Amino acid sequence: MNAALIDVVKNMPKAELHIHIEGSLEPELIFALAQRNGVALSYTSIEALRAAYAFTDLQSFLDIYYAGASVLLTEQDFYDMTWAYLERAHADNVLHTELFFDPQTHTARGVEFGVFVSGIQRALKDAYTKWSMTGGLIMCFLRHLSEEEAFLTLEQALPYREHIIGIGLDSSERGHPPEKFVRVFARCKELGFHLVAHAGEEGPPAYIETALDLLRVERIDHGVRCIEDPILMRRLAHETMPLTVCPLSNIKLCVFEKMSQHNLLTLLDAGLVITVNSDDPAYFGGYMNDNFVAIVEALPVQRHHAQQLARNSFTAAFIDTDLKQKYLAQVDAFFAN
Ligand SMILES: Nc1ncnc2[nH]cnc12
Ligand SMILES: [Zn+2]
Repeated sequence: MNAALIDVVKNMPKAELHIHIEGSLEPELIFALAQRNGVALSYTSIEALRAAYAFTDLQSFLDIYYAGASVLLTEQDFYDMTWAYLERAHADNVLHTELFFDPQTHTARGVEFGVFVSGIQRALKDAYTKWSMTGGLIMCFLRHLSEEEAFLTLEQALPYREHIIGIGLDSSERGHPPEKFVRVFARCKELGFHLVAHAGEEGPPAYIETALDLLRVERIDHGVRCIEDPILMRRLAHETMPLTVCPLSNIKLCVFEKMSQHNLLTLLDAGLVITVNSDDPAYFGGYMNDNFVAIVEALPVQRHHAQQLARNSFTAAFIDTDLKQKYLAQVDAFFAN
């Protein structure tokens, strides 16, 4: 075990670009909120809930993840969930974070758009005041629902657009290709949102291509199956298209059998803009630094890889040039010592 490198990856400044805020809901908070709101859960204890986190694929996780989110009802619930994540991120030296949220999971239960945007946004504002941590919100459409429902969600979001930096696409990937959402993504682009999409997590490399060509995304979330298509891999490197990779998630959801088989270092060495992220940390066994420690322990990561991963996280962030330069200088100063 490389103790010195583990210290480096823990302490280096970093950004997180792939975190579903509903996936940061820890079992303890699920139970506390269920009690606060009088919501019935189908698990009798925190331990029983945690024991159910034995996933076989993406769908087996999503079923539990959507059930967990059902305890979120009030603005304060969303604040508490987001604040708990931000405290963990701050402890992991995350200086900037871009949070995914799934509005349809909440509006379908009668929770109003303003309730969750306000709770999440208030926590981000407090993190900025307290630690100068910067952040933004990326609204995801659920791809197992229709494009018409995505359009409706976009309409509901427009009064809050100053709080939303980008649009994403998540949920069940197989059978729901990017082409299902071409029109709504085109509209989001016209409206000036940044665009990202989950692709090539469980779905084939062709979904990565259509996310690029038809949705015109600026980052690919996951994207690890690009390795099956060498031409696509070269394209991603050539276009400096960031991939927000989530190592612990990929193991928990059986994308790779074990961490020593993960391809992120191969992709990084091939020149792709790889970043490391936690995805749904409460469900997958760890936050940012847990992900970095896991890859250092299982893969031949070297110090220059760590620096590249830290730099990539800021290069790929949706922030203005001055802030980007400031953060990149902090990374380089950290590695100069
Ligand atoms: N890893 C993941 N893939 C797709 N949709 C998600 N929603 C939350 N986590 C997800
Ligand atoms: Zn994700």
